[in-house]
Order: sequence, then C-alpha cells, then structure tokens
Amino acid sequence: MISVKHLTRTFDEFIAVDDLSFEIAPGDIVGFLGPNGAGKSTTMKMLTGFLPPTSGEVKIDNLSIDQNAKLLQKKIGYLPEGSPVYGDMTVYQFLHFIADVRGLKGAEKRARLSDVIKQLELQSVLNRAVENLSKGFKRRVGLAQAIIHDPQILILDEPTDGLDPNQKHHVRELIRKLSQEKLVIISTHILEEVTSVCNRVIIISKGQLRFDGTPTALQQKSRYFHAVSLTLSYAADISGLAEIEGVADMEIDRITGRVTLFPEPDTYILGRITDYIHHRKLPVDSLYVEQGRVDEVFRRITNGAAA
Ligand SMILES: Nc1ncnc2c1ncn2[C@@H]1O[C@H](COP(=O)(O)OP(=O)(O)OP(=O)(O)O)[C@@H](O)[C@H]1O
Repeated sequence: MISVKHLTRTFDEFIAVDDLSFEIAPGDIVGFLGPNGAGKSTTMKMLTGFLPPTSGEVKIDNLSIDQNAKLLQKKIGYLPEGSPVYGDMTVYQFLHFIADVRGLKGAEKRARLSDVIKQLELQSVLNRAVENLSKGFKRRVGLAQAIIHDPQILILDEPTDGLDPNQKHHVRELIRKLSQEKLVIISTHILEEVTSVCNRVIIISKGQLRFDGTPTALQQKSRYFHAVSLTLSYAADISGLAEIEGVADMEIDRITGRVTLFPEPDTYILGRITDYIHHRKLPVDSLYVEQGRVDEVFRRITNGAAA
C-alpha cells in the first residue's frame, strides 16, 4: 500500500508538485497522466525515494520512504524516464550488474536473469552495448532492470515511449500480466493505454490533482458519453436528426463526415434515432453509442478547474 499525503516539491520558487494526496492499494494499475511538465516524473521520483519532498510524505506499507529508503526500494521496481545509464556496458553486463545491486545470487540470479531476458525478448541484443541500442530496446532493457528482483511495486515512467506498435502491445501485455500480483503505477501520454491497461486514473496538472477514479468514470465525464454517432454511405438530408425529441445538439465532423447527436440530460435517444433512420431510409453505414472520449475530458480537465 502506498499512501501519499500533502506531497509538495518546489524548485526554487517554482511549485512542481502541489499538495498531492492519494492512496494506492495492491491490485491497482494506476495510469498517472498529465500534460508535459505537470509533475509526473517529479512525483514518481519522490514515490521511489530518489527525490526528497519539500513537504508532505510518502509511506509504503506504513513506513516513511524518507527514513526507510534502502529497505523500501527493495520492494520497488522503477523505470525512470529516458534510457538506462551505464550505456557502455553490454545488455548482459548491465543486467548482471543490476542483479548484483539487487542482491541476487547463484541459482536465483541465473533464473531471474534468464526470466527477464525472455520476458523482454532481449536474447538478440545481449552482447550489444546499451548505448548503441535503438530507443525501443533501451526501453526494454530499462523494464528488465525494473522487474529483475520481482518487486511488489512497479513504478514505470512512460514504459512504452519509443516502442513500435508491436512492442507497445507486447509491453502492455507484460504489464497486465505483472499487475496480477503487483501494484503498478505507469505514467503515460498515451490515453488509450489508460483504458487498455489501467483500472484507475490519476490526472495531475500544474502539480495538482485533477482527477482520481476509474477509466469508466473518466469516460463518463466526456460530453460524448452516451452520444450517438453515425456515418452515411452517401450525402443525404440529415437536418431532421437534430429535431428528434431528446436530441440536444448535433455535431458533424468535417473530415470524417461522422454525425454525432448529443442527448438531453438523462435521456435515451438511440431508439428514436434508429426509428427515424428507418422511417426516412437514411443510408447509414455505421451507428453506435459513444462511450466517452478520454482525450476530450483530459484536455478539459488539464486546462481548467478540478473535476
Ligand atoms: N531538478 C529540477 N530543477 C528545476 N526544475 C525542475 C527540476 N525537475 C523538474 N523541474 C520542473 O518541474 C516541472 C515538472 O517536471 P516533471 O518532469 O515532473 O514533469 P512531467 O509531468 O514528468 O513532464 P513530461 O511529461 O514532459 O515528462 C517542470 O516544469 C520541470 O521543468
């Protein structure tokens, strides 16, 4: 269990993290979101005990990270932003070195090394210097070092940054698998990652907490939640759609031609829309109820007031 209370960090006059409080329990896969410069990395560094807070506290299993950093860091796997250091080592040397630092020995060390090499598919680059690897492989080496000691808590700063779509998928699957028995916090800019991997979302902006809830609760904040969208196979008179009882507003995407109808509060409009389409024989190609657009909520939340 991680407990964060009134966590604040300033750099000279600048407040990078501003009075954050939240608790994270095992089983939580937290997507930690925020625009560039929101304070995500700074928060993660404080959660892992690598940066002292200006005020407030972080407790892991009821122990303050400030006073117990060495002990608690054994429970944490941390993937910092960017690439692994010690770039002139080969991947194999680097992972051995990290295994030693983590106190792994003998058969256990060999088993864990072979396990992470397999999980992150690093066999083909074991003898290459870390600094010469592609961005994607560097990220995978970083992930391997984060999980080598099988930590209870995983804190991953942009784990899929720089990965191609196949690798992204692979790493998300790995995170999903690891999260069955661990507490996981990942920071990301990729909003689809949140709905596909996380069961909780924390959004910060300008160092302050703006949202803490499930991905579904976030989607429900979208103005598109339960709106009905449709596309037509050819142009037709759709002006009557906006007049349907219960439809508050209509929006047409100029690029895709997608038509979206927004319901009045607590109104179910799908039935009336399908009746209308049927009656007018409109050439509808696709029709669906929107689940809410996370990117729209994210923009609104991070530009304005707390949600
Ligand atoms: N050591 C430092 N000295 C001065 N300012 C810093 C320091 N570290 C971070 N900052 C500032 O604190 C703010 C938050 O930075 P942080 O890296 O935590 O943001 P972030 O949310 O991780 O951003 P990004 O998504 O771009 O990685 C930024 O304005 C950054 O410039």
